[in-house]
Amino acid sequence: MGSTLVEKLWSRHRVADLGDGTDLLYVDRVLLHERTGSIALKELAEKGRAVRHPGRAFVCMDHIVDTRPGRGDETVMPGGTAFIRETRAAATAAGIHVFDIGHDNQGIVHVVSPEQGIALPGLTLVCPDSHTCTQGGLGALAWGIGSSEAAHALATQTLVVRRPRQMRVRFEGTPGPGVSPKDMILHLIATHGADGGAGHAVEFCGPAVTALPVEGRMTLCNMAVEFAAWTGLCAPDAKTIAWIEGRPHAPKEDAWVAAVADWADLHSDADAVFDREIVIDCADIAPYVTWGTSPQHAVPITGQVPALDEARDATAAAAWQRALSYMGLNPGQPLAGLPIDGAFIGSCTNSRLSDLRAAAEVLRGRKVAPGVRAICVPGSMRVKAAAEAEGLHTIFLDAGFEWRESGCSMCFFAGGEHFGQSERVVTTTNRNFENRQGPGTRSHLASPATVAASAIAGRLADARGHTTPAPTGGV
Ligand SMILES: CC(C)[C@H](C(=O)O)[C@@H](O)C(=O)O
Ligand code: SF4
Repeated sequence: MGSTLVEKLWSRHRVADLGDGTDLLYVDRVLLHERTGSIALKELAEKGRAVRHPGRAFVCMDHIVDTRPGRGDETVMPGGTAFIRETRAAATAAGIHVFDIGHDNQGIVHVVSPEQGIALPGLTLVCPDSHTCTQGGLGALAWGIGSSEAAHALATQTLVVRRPRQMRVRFEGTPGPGVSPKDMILHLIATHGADGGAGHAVEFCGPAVTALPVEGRMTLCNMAVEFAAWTGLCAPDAKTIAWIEGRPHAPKEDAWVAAVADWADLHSDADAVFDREIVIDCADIAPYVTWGTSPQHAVPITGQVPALDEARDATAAAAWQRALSYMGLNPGQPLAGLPIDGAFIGSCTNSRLSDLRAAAEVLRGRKVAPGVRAICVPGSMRVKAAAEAEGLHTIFLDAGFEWRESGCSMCFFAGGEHFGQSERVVTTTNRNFENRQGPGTRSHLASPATVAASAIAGRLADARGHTTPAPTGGV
């Protein structure tokens, strides 16, 4: 019997079978950020333990940092500066590299690690952050952990991990025009539930995944955790290799040749056995937008808020009711045409160069509707510089977008930056939970193109150019 990709990566890293369904795995890279990494570093210091391999750990300043131009260590979040300074001091003392504020390479950890060549096919990577799975898009086994586990990984370069079940999600066919990786993953979560991947490592595959650019695969994998999966990943291929070659931390010369030869085995064997398989026909996928407070509350942009009697049971109906009252919506209401107050392009889901290009294509020569606050936060300072080198910033600025420095920003109100009470925001982020982007803020998740088209229309809009119906009012 053949092996799945996850089984191959697992057996390459297994140090010991602990006999209770868990294994001790070797951890190749430990990534940290100032929000939770600070806690891990503090825990380590309190226990008097050293970082075993400082060269295999990396810190990114992203969650709390200010993203306004001209920023320093000051933060919108009260007390945030202390997180930044303590993390910097502890990391520097331990000899860990910091992608710091003011540096060309600063940015969101899940964007910076791949673009620096820190995440590579076949490696195990951990970070005290749930969206570490993003990096599975390169064929790495990358998963989110807690701060105490991060302290353990820093001290020992190993972790105890429960063996996940194996799932394959196969995207067949070709997505229609205007259907992006974000729409593919929202479709999966909407149709199979936000708990659909629980307990599983999910391999995304099939012709539509093979056809995706590497950055799009990262968008798919980013939201594996919103599907409750332990992680997500895609087998590396020639596109992955081309994308990685020459990046600062990627292997060089002979080591590069050896690495590429090694990566050739990083795919599921034809006779590999999965515990579960989901097959999706891409012809069924439209541009998606969420109407509620879970990523599974998603429908095509041409659709309506569902009727409560469409919920699978009374508990789900009650959750829908609560979500609708938070969102200020009614069952049956069309999504397209809903007036918006804000538009946000950013986050580890959709802030790479390809995402900014997709948005800019829609924005070129057009203006954000009056009254809409539109913000673009590139995923890293390198993404920002690359976008500026091709003039994308001019398109965003001319349209009326704010063009900011990199960080998590308004993906995550707990970092300080936020939208206003009851404001309706269309956003490329991955979580539409209550208060996620600000107190009472109503978040609609969508692709970069949908966010751009909506910013221009001043209401949720189909980027494919459908006419948007007049608004029908809210609760
Ligand atoms: C702060 C951090 C622990 C958190 C996460 O784990 O995902 C954040 O990045 C988020 O997206 O909610
Ligand atoms: S961009 Fe958002 S989802 Fe990603 S790591 Fe930062 S806070 Fe979490």
